[in-house]
Amino acid sequence: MARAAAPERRVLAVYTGGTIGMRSQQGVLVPGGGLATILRALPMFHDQEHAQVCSLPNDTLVLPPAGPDQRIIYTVLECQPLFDSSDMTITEWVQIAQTIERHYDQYHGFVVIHGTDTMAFAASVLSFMLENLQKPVILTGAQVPIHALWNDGRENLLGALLMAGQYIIPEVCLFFQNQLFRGNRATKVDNRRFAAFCSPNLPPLATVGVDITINRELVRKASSKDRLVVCSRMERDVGLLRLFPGIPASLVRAFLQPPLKGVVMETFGSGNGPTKPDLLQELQAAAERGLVIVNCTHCLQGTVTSDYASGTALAGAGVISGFDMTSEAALAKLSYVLGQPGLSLDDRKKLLAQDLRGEMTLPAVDECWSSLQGSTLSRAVSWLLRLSISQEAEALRDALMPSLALAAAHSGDLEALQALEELGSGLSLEDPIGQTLLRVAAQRGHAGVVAMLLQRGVDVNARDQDGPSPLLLAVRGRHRGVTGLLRAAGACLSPQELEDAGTELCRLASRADSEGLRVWWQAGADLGQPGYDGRSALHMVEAAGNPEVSAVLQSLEGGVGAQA
Ligand SMILES: NC(=O)C[C@H](N)C(=O)O
Repeated sequence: MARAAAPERRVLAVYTGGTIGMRSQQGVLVPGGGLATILRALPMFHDQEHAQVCSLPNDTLVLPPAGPDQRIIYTVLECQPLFDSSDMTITEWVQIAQTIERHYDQYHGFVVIHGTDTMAFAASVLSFMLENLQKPVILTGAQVPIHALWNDGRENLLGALLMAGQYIIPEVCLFFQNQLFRGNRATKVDNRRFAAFCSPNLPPLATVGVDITINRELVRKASSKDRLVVCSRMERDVGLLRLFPGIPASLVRAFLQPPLKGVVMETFGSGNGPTKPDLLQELQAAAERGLVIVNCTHCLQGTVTSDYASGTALAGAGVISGFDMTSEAALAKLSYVLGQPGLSLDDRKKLLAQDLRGEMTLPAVDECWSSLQGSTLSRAVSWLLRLSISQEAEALRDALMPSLALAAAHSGDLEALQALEELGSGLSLEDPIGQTLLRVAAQRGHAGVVAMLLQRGVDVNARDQDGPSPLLLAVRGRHRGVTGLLRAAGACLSPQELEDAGTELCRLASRADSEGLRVWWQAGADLGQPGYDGRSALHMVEAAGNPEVSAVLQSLEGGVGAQA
């Protein structure tokens, strides 16, 4: 994103409304028109003399010189009607994207002047809608109207115009209080201070002080030279559900009803949620009928992990990790992915797991594997198949195959794994951090891959020194099919895993989670194993007197002989 060299840079500013141009009417702020007229009267926004010398048309403004011999010439396009951004919807954002598309060739950069209340949503949606973007699109606005004596609108708008005019940053960004954020990483955090936005999980792309500092390694490269495409087919039946302690399953059920097709679920801490079985059942039932549920933490900063059983229980119920995405970005991505025509549910889930526009940070391991999915993985494998036989080619093939095989196990791509096997890939390989194909596939619940590996005689109990066994990984994810396959092939929980299970079983029993107990039982856990306080799941169920779970436990205990 070099600084642009041309002496004259043209910027289109699309004015959609927001506080920046608002007027007070009967004591309240309402959107106000005529922004270009206000700017024309402010010398920092318009060099009248230069405009006359160059005979610029009436609707065109020119900034004072931005650098030696550099001028930013801009036009303000005022939308009709103007909005308080609380009223903006996908319809208006599609119109903004189409406006940019119509004027794409005439301008070097674009500024979208928008209300701050939903600016992070707008920036996120635009980042997905504008495909093959090669020019900057920068959203900005203000906390105080630009015509007030003391305001932030002037600095914000001037900064956005300078950024859009001077730099080749091919991204949808948000400029506020001297910071340029990636649009789909920003969120509004304050409604009084001028520093209204932050980007909790990604540093700013640029900061403006005495100098402008561009964080070059963060700025995305234009993904292709193809023409800009506006993806206006965004799914509107998506929603946002914030969990709270004790949320009733009935409320979740009511929320997840059709026509809803996708939901971003804001969870606690590292992506954890209540493990009440009735709630997990509602989520699982919804996921099974095709509703896509993305897990985002309600914390401002941090990512969804699989550190806690209460998080893996959600994953086991079919909830997809949104890692460190903001809820705004996750909702926009869901709307974009579900709006794409002709994709299977599986394809959509794979797209959601990928970083499409710099909106999320994948854990290092997932980043490598998820970028190697679907057609990319197939292409890599068929390229290996076509390599002509030479010593170098063989060495290259041997070096690449383990990563490709792990990527195939991670995404459940049986075909790719079979092709790699034909090429001579070992199926018992282990990467430097102790990952094996079986562990990866078991954790993600890919029964087809697990079955294939077991058929080929992979050691069912192979684990690294302190890592969990494949069986424990399957149990934590509540993958009953995979658990059954592993058990049938002779998998056992280690003595330590069996001992540690006591506390987890007690927790499940205290919540009457018969599904959770069932999968542990299926894995060979002893329901009489004491937890940390000496009590077992059986004691707890007896004490609680829950007849339903007692019946399940009795039926399981009755079948203990048959489980192994
Ligand atoms: N500061 C602002 O722009 C807030 C205004 N309510 C809006 O979002 O349009």
